[in-house]
Amino acid sequence: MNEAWWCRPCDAPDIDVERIALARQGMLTKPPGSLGALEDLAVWCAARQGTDRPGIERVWISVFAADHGVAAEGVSAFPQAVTGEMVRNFATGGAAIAVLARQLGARLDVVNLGTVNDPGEVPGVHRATIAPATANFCDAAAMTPVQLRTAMQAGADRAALALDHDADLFIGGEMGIGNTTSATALACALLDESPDALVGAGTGLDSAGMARKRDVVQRALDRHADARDPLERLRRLGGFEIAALTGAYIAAAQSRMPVLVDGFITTVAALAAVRLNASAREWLCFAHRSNERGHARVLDALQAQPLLDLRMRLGEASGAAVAVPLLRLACALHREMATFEQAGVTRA
Ligand SMILES: O=C(O)c1ccc[n+]([C@@H]2O[C@H](COP(=O)([O-])O)[C@@H](O)[C@H]2O)c1
Ligand SMILES: Cc1cc2nc[nH]c2cc1C
Repeated sequence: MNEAWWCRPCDAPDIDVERIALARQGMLTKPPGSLGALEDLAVWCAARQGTDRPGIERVWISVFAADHGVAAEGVSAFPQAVTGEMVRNFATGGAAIAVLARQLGARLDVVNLGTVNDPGEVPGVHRATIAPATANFCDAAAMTPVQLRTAMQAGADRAALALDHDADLFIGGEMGIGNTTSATALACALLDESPDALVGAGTGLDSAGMARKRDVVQRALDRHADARDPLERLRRLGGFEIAALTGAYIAAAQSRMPVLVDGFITTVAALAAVRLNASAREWLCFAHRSNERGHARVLDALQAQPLLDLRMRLGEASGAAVAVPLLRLACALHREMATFEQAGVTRA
């Protein structure tokens, strides 16, 4: 399995540029460290872009949509038909991520990997149907080995397209009713955590729904306890969109494209990516801490300090989109602020 494309190591960021960017931060007209996380962000971008004049102009957002067999267990506050309906809403411009992408001047790429309520050919939607939905992982593996590979490759293909468009930043988003159950089960398996610790409300379950969801995740973990490696766990417990994100993150990192990770489901996909290829971690920046209960634990496992906590829990790349202006501002400050010497300001 070691020759699989996703195992190919990613380059390290440029440590010489990182050193130069760090030194520049110390020369700009401000007390050292006073711009806090914005300083780290600028240095992070510089080291990945290989230049001390970093900038995030072209932003690429791929939203991957897919349905989940486990939705049949009654684990979402919303009906499964919403996944396909939202695919259309992404393309026609009414979804939150469509508004945010317009505001940012970002490219929004919508990928339908398989929805039970199939909107068919919709202008602006890339159709990459694998199946109408995954299998219910309480009874079977969510994906066949071929479906898993196809989904990971679909994600990698979108990262390649982003690179072809000279994207400075890759953002992945997801849409899939039931996918917090899938992401939670996968996170429990990868982190050896109990459902009690990670199960959250998703789209807004009440306490009875949460109890049912905990039971579903426990049954899935028991059913797939023999799956030990991350790829097999992703196949058994993941979803088409989660696997696509995993593939997209690794492929973006392999092509030296910085990645901004969104919320709970995308962070679990990032965890799977890092378990498959640890060198991808250096290319991932985490946008926000979602209100979904398990997110903080998964971020901790990745030693990730997210930029924002706005109590968002929407998904569809919205949290990452909201953080883009911070990256842009951090880079502009780094490029354009005067040094003490240039401005004739006395140092400490
Ligand atoms: O990104 C998050 O942190 C997040 C947290 C909770 C829910 N969501 C979104 O809600 C959907 C999944 O919720 P659920 O309850 O159907 O499992 C899916 O379309 C996600 O994009 C997203
Ligand atoms: C309406 C709706 C929009 C979403 N966007 C991402 N997940 C979602 C879930 C629902 C239910």
